[in-house]
Amino acid sequence: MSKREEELLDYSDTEEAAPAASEAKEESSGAAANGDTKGSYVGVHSTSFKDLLLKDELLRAIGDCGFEHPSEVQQEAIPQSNMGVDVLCQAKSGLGKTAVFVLSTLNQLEPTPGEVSVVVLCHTRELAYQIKNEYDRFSKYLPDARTSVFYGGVSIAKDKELLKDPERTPNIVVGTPGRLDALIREKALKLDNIRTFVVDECDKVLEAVDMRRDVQEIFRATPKTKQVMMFSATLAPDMRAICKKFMQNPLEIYVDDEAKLTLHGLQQYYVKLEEKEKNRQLNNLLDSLEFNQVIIFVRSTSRANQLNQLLNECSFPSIAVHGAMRQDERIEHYRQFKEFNKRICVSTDIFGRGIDIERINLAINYDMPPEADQYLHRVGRAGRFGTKGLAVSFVSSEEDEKVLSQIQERFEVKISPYPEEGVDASTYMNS
Ligand SMILES: Nc1ncnc2c1ncn2[C@@H]1O[C@H](COP(=O)(O)OP(=O)(O)OP(=O)(O)O)[C@@H](O)[C@H]1O
Repeated sequence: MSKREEELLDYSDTEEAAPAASEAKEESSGAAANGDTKGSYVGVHSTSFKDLLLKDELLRAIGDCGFEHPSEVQQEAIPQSNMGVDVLCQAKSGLGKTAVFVLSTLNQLEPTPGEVSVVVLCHTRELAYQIKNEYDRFSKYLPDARTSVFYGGVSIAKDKELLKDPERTPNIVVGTPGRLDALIREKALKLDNIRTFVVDECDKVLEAVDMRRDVQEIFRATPKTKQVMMFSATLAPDMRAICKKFMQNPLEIYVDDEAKLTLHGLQQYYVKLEEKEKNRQLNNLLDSLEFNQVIIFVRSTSRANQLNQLLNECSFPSIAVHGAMRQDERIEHYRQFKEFNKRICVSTDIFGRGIDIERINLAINYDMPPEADQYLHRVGRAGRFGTKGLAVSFVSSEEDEKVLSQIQERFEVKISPYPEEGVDASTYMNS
């Protein structure tokens, strides 16, 4: 067994110290090292996608998507990723990390029928589904590049059938770790031709012991020589060290250090209240605020069901998404929300990360999350790609207050009490 493989077996060993943000920046790409980082998309218009040396077919698809300029993380990470090096990348929510790995893997892909060359792992089924759709969008003019998605909660027999059919075998596989590991164990999925191994929301994927174990198993089923890329908006130093155990001399790209991860276009407030006042307060907010789409986070599946029912009874047509629902229903609700057929969604943390719904401009923490990182991801569902948004969090316990102060300290952000006079819609609605 190689040293690298052994290291992956035991995470209780002392983690190597991760570089301080300043050092990491120096190790990073030229733009970052030269201090050319502005910490947001706004104003970074110097480069065009043509400068990123992408295949013509990709440039055409990018044009069809309406992307005019690459964001800062795309400018920094796409050229490096195209060279096949390992990449560990942290950049704010909603600034286009997905396109970094989708474009660079498609750019490097030389599709061989029947061979899987790229595997992408993420933590939720809906995110896997979303990433698969991104591959479809960008590979529109690459007819030989085929992507499939695999996740739990649906028939594994159908997955196996697809993988057996030479006409349908994918070149790119996107999935959640549990299902991919099961397909490998049952010898339905072969990863011996993998050239790039991607983990999106890597801190979340590698945080839970079970999921990390599945990732390790999948990693072991891939060849030793390959490119490894990992992405997240939050990468605490201990997590960086864990991620790096899967990599060789990775290029580390930290577009912003932790203190600057909050989104500039996002206004953030809290309301202190008693638990029993939450429903009335939510009703008032939904009545008084203008919004395109709103996501309301709660802490459990039962609370999601109850609140969803209550909202519908109060003539706020909402949908719920949580882990106790059937998988086909979860995906259907994701689609309804993404396609703007529904404007209000009550969710557990399933939609707390990665999910990209363009028109969400209001995020409400009906239940405060237990950790600062989770807060950052949740509120990042509003104000995507440099747009404006509003986040309101209900604070009803001492625990909630602690989390509120951790968020403010860690991310150097001021979260103010929700103003009595409300918030002027023009300050958070995109024109
Ligand atoms: N260069 C671009 N120009 C315009 N829109 C873009 C560009 N790049 C990405 N987008 C859009 O921005 C949105 C956010 O991108 P994406 O979901 O990749 O963000 P992210 O960095 O992965 O965020 P998170 O950390 O929340 O998962 C998407 O709707 C995407 O289509």
